[in-house]
Amino acid sequence: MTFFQMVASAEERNNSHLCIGLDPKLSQVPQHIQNNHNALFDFCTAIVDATKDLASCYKPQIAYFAAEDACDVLKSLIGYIHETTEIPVVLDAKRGDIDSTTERYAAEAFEVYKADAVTANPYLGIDGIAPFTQYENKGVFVLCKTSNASAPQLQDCVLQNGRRLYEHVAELAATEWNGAGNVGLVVGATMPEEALAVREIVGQMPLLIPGVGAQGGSLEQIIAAAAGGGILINSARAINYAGSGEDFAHRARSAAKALRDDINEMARQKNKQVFVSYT
Ligand SMILES: O=C(O)c1cc(=O)[nH]c(=O)n1[C@@H]1O[C@H](COP(=O)(O)O)[C@@H](O)[C@H]1O
Repeated sequence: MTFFQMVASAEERNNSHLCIGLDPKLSQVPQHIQNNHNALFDFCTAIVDATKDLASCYKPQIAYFAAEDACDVLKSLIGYIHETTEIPVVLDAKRGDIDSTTERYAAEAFEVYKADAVTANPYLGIDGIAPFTQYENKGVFVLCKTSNASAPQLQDCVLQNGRRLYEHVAELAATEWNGAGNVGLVVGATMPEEALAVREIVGQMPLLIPGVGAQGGSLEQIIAAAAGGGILINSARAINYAGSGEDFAHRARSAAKALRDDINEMARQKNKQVFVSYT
């Protein structure tokens, strides 16, 4: 099964376009598990156990594990998700380099961590993308219009062809870079106008959309803009830290369920395609 087939099947099974971010910070996990031998693993797997009927994918961000010297935990966590669910894992690593080094990054993501998809940085051009897309069953989400306040500094620059840089990235990702049909784009929920522009360029291509919840992006606005093709709405902190007591996993579940249901209700109102399609 390809990554996008796995997502489509999880979307259908769980009636969900929700991507649950797993961004654990030891100092923020509930007190009662902070001293556990494997606290980050226990925290993340409890959230996975509590939400596996609600998610269409999980997205651990590698920095949260690397910063705690816990890359082995990330590897075990991805293994656990594969063993206990049929939900695909997007490794948020935002890698990209010259081709020979990107080839190593691709091996890291897909062979060491065994992720089903990655996020990738387009700044180096196709050399930073092709080593990922060559794994045809894996997915590659190319950063296009990010959710952060300073995103326009580079991404809105107007090019000689009259397009903004992020529009040019969208165009390349939908054409030259997508020979295997395994590319999607990252578009921030805080950027609905730009999401609309991207959707017009890329047709039904899947969009990974972080920025609701802790970053305050409007769910209604981003769904209005991004519907018309696959959408995977990501939330991490608002789900991970919905509770801080013994019932944290139950609270995470409630937050995930509320967001999943809101996404579905807003998508229903827009009456446009929101499922990830695949060839
Ligand atoms: O590639 C990403 O996932 C990403 C792109 C982007 O534009 N903005 C963004 O917030 N992210 C990631 O999405 C997650 C958002 O987390 P919360 O703001 O806690 O929901 C973090 O792991 C970010 O690193």
